[in-house]
Amino acid sequence: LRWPLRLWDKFFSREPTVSESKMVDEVTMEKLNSGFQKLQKATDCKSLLKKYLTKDVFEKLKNEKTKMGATLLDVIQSGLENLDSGVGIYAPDAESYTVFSQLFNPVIQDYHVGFKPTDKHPPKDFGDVSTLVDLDPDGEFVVSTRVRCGRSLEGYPFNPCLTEAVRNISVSIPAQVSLVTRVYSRPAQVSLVTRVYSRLVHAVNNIEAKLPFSHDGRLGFLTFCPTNLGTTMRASVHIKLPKLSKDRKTLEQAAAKYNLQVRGTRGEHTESEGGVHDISNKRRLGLTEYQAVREMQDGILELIKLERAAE
Ligand SMILES: Nc1ncnc2c1ncn2[C@@H]1O[C@H](COP(=O)(O)OP(=O)(O)OP(=O)(O)O)[C@@H](O)[C@H]1O
Repeated sequence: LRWPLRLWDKFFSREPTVSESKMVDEVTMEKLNSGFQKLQKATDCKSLLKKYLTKDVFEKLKNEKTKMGATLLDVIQSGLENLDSGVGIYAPDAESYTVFSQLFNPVIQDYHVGFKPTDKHPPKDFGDVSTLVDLDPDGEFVVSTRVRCGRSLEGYPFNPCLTEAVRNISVSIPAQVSLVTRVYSRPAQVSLVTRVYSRLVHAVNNIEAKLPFSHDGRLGFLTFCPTNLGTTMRASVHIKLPKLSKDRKTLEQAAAKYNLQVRGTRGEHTESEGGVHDISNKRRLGLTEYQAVREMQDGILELIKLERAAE
């Protein structure tokens, strides 16, 4: 874990605003007020932060603070700096999902396709991995498959409020467990999806037996990013669909029917290279791990059918 924590530290961490006081200090309040005005003026900003941080919600939350000292500024500062963000909010700690729920809940409901504040994430269930099928037995479309999920250490702040103490945590993980599943370039005898997913299941079960992770009765596994809650699982293929992807909008619309999300070859906010797109399940919350990977599998099978039928 040291290496990813250092990377996060390099790019995203800052001096923590944690203070002993339960009051939000004046400097933070000034930054909050000016940040909110900036957001109001940014008429071309399309983030979920902009959509759901109404004046009413802002007024209700601007004085709130979690036990670890996180404020609304910690939640929204990334979205204020990066007005082109799709989401624009991050949780500085587990309690933020409750303390700032008036902002997080509508963002979560919007992103995870209707997961309401009264809904509860189901218990973890990886299902029967052997029931997954080969998406593309002849290797015409799928270039590679990846399944990833995220976990946060219980009891520590999340990325926006990482401190020196957290950075210095070192954990020992058994050598046979890799934190990120390897990508297989072509299917072997068993389904491609099955092999990659099985490795993830094995890794997660091993790591969870060694370390306590942040988990919530309603939201499942917690990470700092509200798009990665519940299963936190993103199962993706790198795929070439030349006819469907003649224009990206058409591909996105076709994918959205199956709750799939389209990204460029190098991930979020990138373009396709050589006609390769990254297509994955969009929902990660409100369904089991098995259902999430099936959502990707079944949707991709439909897209391949559409590609074959296209002129
Ligand atoms: N099916 C795949 N095969 C090979 N590489 C992949 C596949 N899917 C994603 N990747 C690679 O994984 C990297 C990370 O992707 P990206 O940053 O979009 O999302 P992520 O790590 O899943 O996290 P998040 O969704 O939180 O942004 C990129 O370099 C991308 O090319």
